[in-house]
Amino acid sequence: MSAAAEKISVVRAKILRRDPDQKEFLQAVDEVFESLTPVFEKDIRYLEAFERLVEPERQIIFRVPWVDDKGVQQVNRGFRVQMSSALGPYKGGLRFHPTVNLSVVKFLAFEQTFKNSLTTLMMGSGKGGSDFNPRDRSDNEIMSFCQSFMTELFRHIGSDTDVPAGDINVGGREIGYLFGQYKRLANNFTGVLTGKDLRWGGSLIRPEATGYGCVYFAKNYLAYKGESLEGKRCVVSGSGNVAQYTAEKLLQLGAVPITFSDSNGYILEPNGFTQEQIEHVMELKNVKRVRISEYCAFSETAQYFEGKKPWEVSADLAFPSATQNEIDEADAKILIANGVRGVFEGANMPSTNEAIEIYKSASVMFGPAKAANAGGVAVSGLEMAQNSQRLQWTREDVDSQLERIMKDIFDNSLAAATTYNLKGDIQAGANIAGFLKVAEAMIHQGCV
Ligand SMILES: NC(=O)C1=CN([C@@H]2O[C@H](COP(=O)(O)OP(=O)(O)OC[C@H]3O[C@@H](n4cnc5c(N)ncnc54)[C@H](O)[C@@H]3O)[C@@H](O)[C@H]2O)C=CC1
Ligand SMILES: O=C(O)CCC(=O)C(=O)O
Repeated sequence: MSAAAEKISVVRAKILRRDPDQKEFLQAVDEVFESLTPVFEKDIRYLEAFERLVEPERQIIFRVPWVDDKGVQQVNRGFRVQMSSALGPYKGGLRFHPTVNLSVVKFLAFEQTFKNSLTTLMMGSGKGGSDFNPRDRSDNEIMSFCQSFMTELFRHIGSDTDVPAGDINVGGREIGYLFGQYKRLANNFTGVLTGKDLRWGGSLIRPEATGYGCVYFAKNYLAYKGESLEGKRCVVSGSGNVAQYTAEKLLQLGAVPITFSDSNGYILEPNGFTQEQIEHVMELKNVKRVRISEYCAFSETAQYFEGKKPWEVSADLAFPSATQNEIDEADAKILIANGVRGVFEGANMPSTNEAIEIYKSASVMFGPAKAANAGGVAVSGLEMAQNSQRLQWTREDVDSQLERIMKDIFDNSLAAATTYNLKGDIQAGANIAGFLKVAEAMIHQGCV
């Protein structure tokens, strides 16, 4: 074994040993490590940068006490992992879900590092959240929880320090409550969060950006293969922010979105959702906040499959847009057997590493999350720019910048794959392109 190969294997073992219980984090690191090996072999300083990068700059864990509507005390755990500030202020969303723990927040913050770098904007990376479950909580309880969460978080964030945003179960309502409490504590009206309401500092297109961006990414990938979205039947999982706007943009570009899901099951519109039907899904999920099965009362053609995932439906393309590890090896085999030739990840790490291997062996077009879902944080970066200017750009301006950024991400990932002789492997290319920018900055900035 060469000296470089030996050092690479020592560093890999050290990382895997350090947090053996953090399975999601180790899964994410393992996936990236594999594709960065040729980069480490070229210059060992990149391996040293990576060894530092996997150790978050700061991890904050805090108590979130609050009182529910019955007057009963509740206590949750809050997290903010500030992963890397090599390229700018820490940036990344907040997730409120009972499955949130340090491993989940760390994997999301780690992924965010490469994604934010790929956007070409100057943003570091972070992620946060809580194990709070908002299901069946009143509006007043959500506000109390958000205020308590921000009462601790506010001392760690700032418009030039750390700028959180939304993620699962953190949308416009929660960002409003979090912002209100920040402003009250800091006595400062500043762009400390993104995903704000349009009337007080938000950006046009931010709600749409992750879903629209994922479809723009797919469009670029298909064009590279001499194909288009026209007429392609698409299975979409989830029914939240990312899923909704993925379906809307697919429809606008001539594709046929046919499913939505939640953790209880999926709905199928065999002829594809119309704009009116997508708007009904939005009403059910964003306003009424009910299960996706309720949709069937609205449509005579829809079918609901309890306890099932949409991967069993025959389709051309898949857009997993719910949560991590929602496609395992068996699901990946089913997808391919059902005709799927492209998988574009709207969610973060929705495919297990074994599923990715199956896509690769079947030569499926694969848009990895770090690249394909970067549109959300990219428009967050544009929201920060607008806040600094005290201006609001037009819908057309933001949308065309989003479209250009998604094309650049595809092109840069492909270029990195070509440089490293990886035969159009966009997954490895995205990891390499995202990493190199961060690693160069870390090398320039010294051992910090
Ligand atoms: N909101 C954003 O801008 C971005 C979100 N993402 C990722 O996209 C994914 C979805 O996030 P959002 O749409 O923002 O959240 P959301 O809270 O708006 O929607 C989440 C959806 O996923 C469904 N879901 C959750 N767990 C599930 C499970 N086990 N099986 C099936 N469905 C499940 C929920 O029912 C809900 O419909 C997450 O992985 C998130 O990290 C990635 C980039 C940016
Ligand atoms: O808009 C942001 O800052 C973060 C979005 C996010 O959490 C993600 O890209 O996973």
